[in-house]
Amino acid sequence: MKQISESRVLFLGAGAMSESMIKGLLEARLIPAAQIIVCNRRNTARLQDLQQRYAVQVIQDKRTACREADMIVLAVKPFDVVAALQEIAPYLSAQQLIISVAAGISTAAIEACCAKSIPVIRAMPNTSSSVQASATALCAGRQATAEHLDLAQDLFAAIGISVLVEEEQMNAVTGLSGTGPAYFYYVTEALLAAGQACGLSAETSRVLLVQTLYGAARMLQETGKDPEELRLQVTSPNGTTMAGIAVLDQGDTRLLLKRAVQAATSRALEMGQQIENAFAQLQASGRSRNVIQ
Ligand SMILES: NC(=O)C1=CN([C@@H]2O[C@H](COP(=O)(O)OP(=O)(O)OC[C@H]3O[C@@H](n4cnc5c(N)ncnc54)[C@H](O)[C@@H]3O)[C@@H](O)[C@H]2O)C=CC1
Ligand SMILES: O=C(O)[C@@H]1CCC=N1
Repeated sequence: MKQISESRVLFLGAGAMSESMIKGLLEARLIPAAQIIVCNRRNTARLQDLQQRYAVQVIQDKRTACREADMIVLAVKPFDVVAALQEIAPYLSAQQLIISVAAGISTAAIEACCAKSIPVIRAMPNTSSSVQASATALCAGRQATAEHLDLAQDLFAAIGISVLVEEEQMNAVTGLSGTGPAYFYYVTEALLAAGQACGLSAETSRVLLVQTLYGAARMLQETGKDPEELRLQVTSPNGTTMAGIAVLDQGDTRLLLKRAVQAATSRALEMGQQIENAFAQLQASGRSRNVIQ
C-alpha cells in the first residue's frame, strides 16, 4: 500500500465524525485536501459546505469515489452500515483498506457485508480529532496485516493518540473514550450553571472552567500521577474541596459514572448485535449472499 501521505482517503458519510477527522488531518498537514474525498447519502448541500470550507473533493457517485480511493473511512451511523457497504461492495478491491469508525460493528460483520476478502481496521476515535486531540483505539480484522495497522496508526496519530486493543475491548472503548468527550461536556455544562448560581457571569465561569479542565488534563498527562493523588493535593483539611467532594460522594457520583460507561458499552454491543441480526435476515431472505461469522 501507499504511504499515508500519498493515499487517497474516501470518507463515506459526511457527518460530525468525518468532519472532525478531516479538519484534524488537514490541520496536521498529513494528507493534502485534494487527496480527501467525501461522499454522503443524499445531502449535497452538506457536501458543498465541506468542499467550500476544507477544499476537499466531493464525489456523489459511489463507483467513482471508491475507484479513486486507497482507503475508505466508513463513517455512517451503525444502522446505515449494511446499506452503505452493500452499495459500495462491487467497487471494492483487496488493494484497498476499510477503516470503520462505526460504534459496535465488528470487523467480521464489515468483512461479510463487503462480500469479498478485504482488509478492515476497526477504530474508535472521538470528536476531539478535530483539534488533533483524539483518543483512538484500533484493532485489525482477519485480512488486515501489520502494514495496514501501521497505516491506520499513522492516520490516527496525526489527530491525537492511538492505542491497539483486542476487538473484544472495542465496545468498552466506545463507552469510555468514544463517548467520553460528552461526559466532560456534561459535567462542564453543570459546572457552568453552578458558577452562575454562585454569582459568576456565564463568560467568567466559562473562561475559568475551560482552563481548569485543560489544566487538570495536562496535570494528569505531564505528572503521570494518579488522579487521587492530584485530587488530594487540592484538598485542604476541612477546606472548600472537602466540602464540595462530600456532596459528590453523598450522591454516589462514582457509581453513576460507572453505570454511564457500562450503559454506553452495552449499547454498543446491542447495536452491533441488532445489525448482525438484520444482516442475517437479509441473507436468509436471499437479498445478500454473505454470512456473518
Ligand atoms: N460522533 C461521535 O462522537 C463519534 C461517532 N462515531 C461513529 O461514527 C459514525 C458516524 O457518526 P456521526 O458522524 O456522529 O453521524 P452523522 O449522522 O453526523 O453522520 C453520518 C453521515 O452518514 C451519511 N450516510 C448515511 N448513509 C450513507 C450511505 N449509504 N452512503 C454515504 N453516506 C451515508 C449521512 O447522510 C450522514 O451525513 C457512527 O457510526 C458513529 O458510531 C465514532 C466515534 C465518535
Ligand atoms: O453516540 C454514539 O453512538 C457515538 C459513538 C461514540 C460516540 N458517539
